[in-house]
Amino acid sequence: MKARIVTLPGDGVGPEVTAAAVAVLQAVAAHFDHEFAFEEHLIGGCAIDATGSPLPDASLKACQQADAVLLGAVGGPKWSDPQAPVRPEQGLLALRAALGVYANLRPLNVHPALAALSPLKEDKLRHVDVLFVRELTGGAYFGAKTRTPDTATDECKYTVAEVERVTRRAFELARERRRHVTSVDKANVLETSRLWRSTVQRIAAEYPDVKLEHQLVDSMAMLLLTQPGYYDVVVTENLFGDILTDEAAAIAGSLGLLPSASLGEGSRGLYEPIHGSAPDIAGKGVANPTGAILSAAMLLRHSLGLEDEAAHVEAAVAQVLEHGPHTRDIGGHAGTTDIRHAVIAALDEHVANAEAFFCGARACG
Ligand SMILES: NC(=O)c1ccc[n+]([C@@H]2O[C@H](COP(=O)([O-])OP(=O)(O)OC[C@H]3O[C@@H](n4cnc5c(N)ncnc54)[C@H](O)[C@@H]3O)[C@@H](O)[C@H]2O)c1
Ligand SMILES: CC(C)[C@H](C(=O)O)[C@@H](O)C(=O)O
Ligand SMILES: [Mg+2]
Repeated sequence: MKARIVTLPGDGVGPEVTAAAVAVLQAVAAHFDHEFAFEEHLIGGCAIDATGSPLPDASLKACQQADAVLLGAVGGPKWSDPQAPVRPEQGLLALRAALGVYANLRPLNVHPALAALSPLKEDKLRHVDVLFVRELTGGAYFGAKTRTPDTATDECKYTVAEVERVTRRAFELARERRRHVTSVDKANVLETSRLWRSTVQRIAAEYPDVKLEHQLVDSMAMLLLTQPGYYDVVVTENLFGDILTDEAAAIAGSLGLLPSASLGEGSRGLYEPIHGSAPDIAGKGVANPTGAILSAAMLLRHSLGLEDEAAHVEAAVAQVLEHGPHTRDIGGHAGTTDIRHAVIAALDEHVANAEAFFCGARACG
C-alpha cells in the first residue's frame, strides 16, 4: 500500500526517537512491499526558532493532507520562560485540536523482563493490560485563560457531545478487549465531572455487554498502584489522563516505553510516545525509542489498517525488551541507535520465520 506519513520530530530527544521509529517503518515497508513517503516538518520550539510559530501553516497543512502523523516531542528549557509570548506546547495542542483527534489511546503493558524495574512487586504486575482512553481536545487545556498580575484562571469546560464521543470510543474498544470500562472523574467536586459521569452512565446503556464502573481520580491514582491488573479500559478527561498515564509508565518501568495513538473520526491519526523532550538526556543518544517505535506500530494498525505489520513490530520490540540491548532508563548501557538496529534485526527474523511458516504450511519452495 501507499501511505503519506508526516513526521514532526520536534525538540530534545524527539528527533532521536523519531528517527528510530521511521527506520522501523522503512524496514516494514521493505519487507511487505509498501510505499511509505515520509515528509518532515517543524513543530514546537524548533518551529518557534525558525518561523516564530510553534505550528507553522506548512506543518499543519501537511498533517491535514497526510494519512498519518508521527511526532517526537516538543518543549524544553530554552522555551520555558513563563513570560514567553508563545510556547512549544501550544503547537502540539493546536495540532491535536486541528486534527480533531479527541481520543488518545495509551496502552499500558508490563514486559516480564522489566518487572524488577517497576516500583510494584511482581505479583501485582501479573495480568497488567490497561488501555487508557484520554479525552484529548477538551477540558482545562482548551478553556479560556485569564491572567492579571495576581490572579490566573484556566476554564475547564466539557460539552455533552465531547464526552459522548470519547465514551463511545472507549466502549467500542472495550468490546474488543475484556468488556470492562472504568470511568475516572472528580464528580464529588467538579461540575464538569458530574456532567462527565451522567453522560458516561447514559452512553453505557448502549453497551449492556460491557461492565461500567466509576472511580474518583484521587483514589484511582492509588488503585492503579495497588491493583493495576484489575483494569481493562480506563476512560477519563484530558488532565487526569495526562497524569495517570505518566504514573502508568512508571509501573511499566520507564516513561520511555509507552506509546500513544490520537484518533478522531477518520483514519488519520497522530502518533507520539507519551514522554516529553527529556532535556536532561537530549543530544546524548541514550533516549529509549521504544515508546516511539510502538507508536509507529499503532500507526500501522489504526491509520493504515496493517494489523499483521503492527504485530510484527510489537513482537520485535518484545524480543528486544526480553533479550536486550537496553537503554539506561531500563538498566542497560545501549544507545538509541543500538535499540533501533536490534528492533530491525528482530523484525527481519520475525518476518523470515513467518514466511517460513506459511511456506511450510503451503508446502511451497
Ligand atoms: N508530547 C510531548 O511533546 C510532550 C510530552 C510531555 C512533556 N513534554 C515537554 O517536555 C519537556 C520536558 O518535560 P518533563 O521533563 O516534565 O518530562 P519528560 O517526559 O521530558 O522527562 C521526564 C523524565 O523521563 C525521562 N525520559 C523521558 N523520555 C525518555 C526516553 N525516551 N528515554 C529515557 N528517558 C526518558 C527524562 O530523561 C526525564 O528524566 C517540557 O517542555 C514538557 O512540556 C512534551
Ligand atoms: C506537552 C503537553 C502539552 C502534553 C500534554 O499534557 O498533553 C504531554 O504532557 C503529553 O502527555 O502528551
Ligand atoms: Mg504528559
